[in-house]
Amino acid sequence: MINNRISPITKSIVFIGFMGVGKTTIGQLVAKKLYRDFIDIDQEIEKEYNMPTTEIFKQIGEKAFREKEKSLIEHFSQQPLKIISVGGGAFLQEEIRNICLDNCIVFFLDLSWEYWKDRINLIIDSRPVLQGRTLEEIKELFNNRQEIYSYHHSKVKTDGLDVEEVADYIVESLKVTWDTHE
Ligand SMILES: Nc1ncnc2c1ncn2[C@@H]1O[C@H](COP(=O)(O)OP(=O)(O)OP(=O)(O)O)[C@@H](O)[C@H]1O
Ligand SMILES: O=C(O)C1=C[C@@H](O)[C@@H](O)[C@H](O)C1
Ligand SMILES: [Mg+2]
Repeated sequence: MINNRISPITKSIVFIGFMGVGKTTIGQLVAKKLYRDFIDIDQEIEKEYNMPTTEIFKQIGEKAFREKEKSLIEHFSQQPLKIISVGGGAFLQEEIRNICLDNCIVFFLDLSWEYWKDRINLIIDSRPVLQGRTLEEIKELFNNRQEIYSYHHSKVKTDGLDVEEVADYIVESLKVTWDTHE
C-alpha cells in the first residue's frame, strides 16, 4: 500500500531488480532528468566501510552488509525527492520491502534471462553473490529472486532498450502518475 500521507509528487523513487539489470545506471540518469539527488545504497555501504562490496563480504561478512543495507534504506527512503537504487538482494528483507512500498514509488526493472545472461561479464567481478556459481546456478538464483521483485508499484520491461530509452519511459510514466494526483 502506498503511504498517502506523502504526496506522490515528492515521494522518493526506488529502483529494484536483479543484479546488473541497470538500477545504478538508470537511477543516475533518471535523477539527472528530474533534477533530483541520486543515492546508490551499494555505494553508500562501500563508503561506510571504505572498501568494495567483495571485500566487505570477505572481511566483515554478508550479515553485516545486510544490516547496513537495511539501516541505510530506512534512512534514505523516508526522505523526499530522492532517486534511490537499492542492491539486488535488498528486497529479500521483508522490512526493507515494507518501508520502501510504504514511503516511496517502487520501480521494478524487469530484464529477461535471455538478455541478462549477456551482461554477466560486465558485473561478475564486483558481485560476490555471483562468484563461484555456474551459469545454471545463477539462472536458478535469477528465477528464484523474481518473487521478491513482484513487490513493486510499477515495472518497466527493459529487454532490448538502451538506458536512455528506459530512463525516458520512467520519467514519462512518473509524469502521468503526478498529473493524476494534482
Ligand atoms: N539498458 C541497458 N542496456 C545495456 N546495458 C545496460 C543497460 N542497463 C545497464 N547496462 C549495463 O549493465 C551493467 C550493470 O548495470 P548496473 O550496474 O546499473 O546494474 P545494477 O542493477 O545497479 O546492479 P547491482 O544490483 O548489482 O548494483 C553496466 O555495465 C551497465 O552499463
Ligand atoms: O543481489 C545481491 O544479493 C547483491 C546485489 C548487489 O547490488 C550488492 O548489494 C551485493 O553484491 C549483493
Ligand atoms: Mg547497482
